[in-house]
This record gives sequence, structure tokens and C-alpha cells, in this order.
Amino acid sequence: MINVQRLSKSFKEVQALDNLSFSAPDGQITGLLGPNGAGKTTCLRIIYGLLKSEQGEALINGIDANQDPINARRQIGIFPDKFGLYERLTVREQIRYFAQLHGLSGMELEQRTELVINQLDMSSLANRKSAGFSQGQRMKVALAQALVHNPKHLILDEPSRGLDVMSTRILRDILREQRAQGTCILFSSHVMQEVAALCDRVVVMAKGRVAAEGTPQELCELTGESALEEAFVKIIGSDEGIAA
Ligand SMILES: Nc1ncnc2c1ncn2[C@@H]1O[C@H](COP(=O)(O)OP(=O)(O)OP(=O)(O)O)[C@@H](O)[C@H]1O
Repeated sequence: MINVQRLSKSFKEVQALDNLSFSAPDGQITGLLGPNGAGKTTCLRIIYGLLKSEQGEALINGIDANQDPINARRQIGIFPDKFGLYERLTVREQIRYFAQLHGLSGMELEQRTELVINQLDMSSLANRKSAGFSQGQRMKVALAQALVHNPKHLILDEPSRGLDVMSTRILRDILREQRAQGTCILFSSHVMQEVAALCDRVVVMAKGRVAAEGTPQELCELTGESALEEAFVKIIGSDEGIAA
């Protein structure tokens, strides 16, 4: 369970997060939906311990990301907004490296590495260096790195950006599998279709705050709309920065 309580963060005069509170339960996919600049990435970075908040706390399974970032991070698989791959390493080497960073060693390291390569159907890529990989292939490597330590929480920043239909479907299937295993999944998006297709719960963010939250159906009922897209526009008062 990820619990964000009264988070505030500013960058000079920009108030990126303003008393933001929400929770993402285990075994569910929670979408952070908001227009450009709403504060989604800032929130995810604080949860992963890459940024410190000025106020409030982000608890991962009860562990405070500000106070104990290393332990908090061990609970999380992160799928970042830019796939920073090590292009000189083979895919298998990269996945092993991430497994080591998360404290895996010996047999467990080898087994988890092979398991995730098979799970993502990457055997034909495993011994190749990632320089020149397509966007979909890069996505798989990034996902394998996020999953190799079998984290109980998965955080994804705009996961389907730049992916073609097939890669998007693979990603969605993996997220659904993870959900079925009880993983707490939190992802950010401004793509309505993605949120509608995947999310059990939606947290609508605008200007660093929660504008509304609930199941897609609850958000529709709240606004008297039948489509999530219309509900969203009503909640934030604009369709700026949102992709259908
Ligand atoms: N390192 C930084 N330095 C200065 N301003 C920043 C920094 N990071 C974020 N901001 C500002 O904080 C606000 C929130 O940014 P953030 O990236 O969290 O939004 P977002 O919802 O993820 O947007 P997008 O959908 O465009 O990725 C924006 O106004 C942004 O310019």
C-alpha cells in the first residue's frame, strides 16, 4: 500500500505539490491522471525517494520514503519516464545489475533474472546490447529491471508513451498479471484511454492537489457524465494537456 499524506513540494516559485493526499491499495491499479504540470512526476519521485518533500510523508508499506529511502525503494519497482538503459551492456547484464542493486545475489539473482526474461518473452534479446533497440524493446528491458526483485509496489511514469499497439498490450497484460498477484500499482498518465482501460481507481490531480478520486464509475457518477473523459474535463474545468 502506498500512502501519500499532505505532501507539499515547490521549485522556487512553482508549487508543484500542494497538500497532496491519496492512497493506492494492494492488488489494484491506481492511475494518477492530470494535465501537464499537475505534479504527477514530482509525486512519483518523492515516493521513490529521489526527491524530498518539504512537508508531509509518502509511506510505502508503512516505510517513510523521506526518512528511509533505501528500504522504501526495495519495496518498489520503478518504470521511469525516460528509459535510461546502459547501451553497452547486454539485456541480461542490465537486469542482473538491477537485481544486485536491489540486494539479490547467488541463486536467487540468477533465478529471478531468468524468470523475468521468460515472463516478458525476451529470450531472443537477452544476449544483445540495447544500443539500437526499438521503443518496445527498450520498454521491455525497463519493465524487466522494475520487476526483477519481485517488488510489492510498482510505479510507472507515463508507461505507454511512445509505444505501439502491440507493446502497449504487452505492458497492460503484465500490469494485470501483477495486479492479480496482489501488487500495488501506481501509474501516471494524461492518456484517458489508458486510464479507462486499466485503472481500478483514479486520482485526478490538478495544480499539485487532488481534484477528485474514486473508481472510473464513481467519477462519472460524481459529475453526472457517462464517459470518463467528460467527467475528467468537468473535474478539472479544462481539457488542456489531456490526450484521448
Ligand atoms: N526540477 C524541477 N525544477 C523546476 N521546476 C520543476 C522541476 N520539476 C518539476 N517542476 C515544475 O513542477 C510542476 C509539476 O511538474 P511535474 O513534472 O511533476 O508535472 P507532471 O504532472 O508530471 O507533468 P507532465 O504530464 O507534463 O509530465 C511543473 O510546473 C514543473 O515545471
